Amino acid sequence: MNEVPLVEVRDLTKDYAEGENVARVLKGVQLTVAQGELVALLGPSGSGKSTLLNILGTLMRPTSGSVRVLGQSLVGAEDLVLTEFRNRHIGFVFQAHLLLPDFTALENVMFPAAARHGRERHTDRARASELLDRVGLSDRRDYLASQLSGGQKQRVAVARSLMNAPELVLADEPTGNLDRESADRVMQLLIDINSSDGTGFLISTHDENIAARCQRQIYMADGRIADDRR
Ligand SMILES: Nc1ncnc2c1ncn2[C@@H]1O[C@H](COP(=O)(O)OP(=O)(O)OP(=O)(O)O)[C@@H](O)[C@H]1O
Repeated sequence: MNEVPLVEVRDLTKDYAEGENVARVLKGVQLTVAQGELVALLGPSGSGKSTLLNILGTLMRPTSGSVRVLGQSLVGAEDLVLTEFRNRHIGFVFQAHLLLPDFTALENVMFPAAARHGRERHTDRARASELLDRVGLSDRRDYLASQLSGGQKQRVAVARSLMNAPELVLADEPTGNLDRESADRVMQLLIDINSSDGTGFLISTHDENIAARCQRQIYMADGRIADDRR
């Protein structure tokens, strides 16, 4: 079977302006991820993990190289095309959950669907409810996000990332702010979703325990991929 890769990155570089100088933080990244893979992204602070995730998430443009997600080139595409592509195919979980504090858990989960379609559809509530059930938070559906614990907020963020049934979820240190027990629970959730739905995950982490539970571990160092283990 010749399935289009989930992620295909060639010769990727990224420069940031630093005053009058330019700092190259990605120095030629090569990476292929198949659909449905569960991948951990490791490496020291500043090695470029977040930059790579932001580029894959169409939140930032590369300086040079080619980047494709599900065959769609992220280089040179117009902003509107990228926004639509992102809303449809990519989910995000950040270290800081970024929930809207004055909206309920359910409303937060529904948000990506409204962003994608420009309005609420009659099926959205049922889908968001089902996702909250999956992350074990049915009983917190109508709580404001500000009334949830850190671990609960991150589980809501996981449910939200799945709202539009993306093929790829990018998770930037999703367990970074959680205690061991909550971190393990969130990670188990990602593993379960990966195996039941075939959603592909790229998870940046400093936590070797979390990384060991992924199928594949990619190590970044100084803007390059230094090791790739399965
Ligand atoms: N917007 C920016 N402008 C300038 N430099 C930046 C910007 N964002 C990141 N950098 C620099 O790029 C380098 C890589 O940062 P990045 O956040 O990708 O690393 P990381 O591996 O995710 O680190 P951490 O594990 O600490 O999150 C760092 O040296 C950082 O200071």
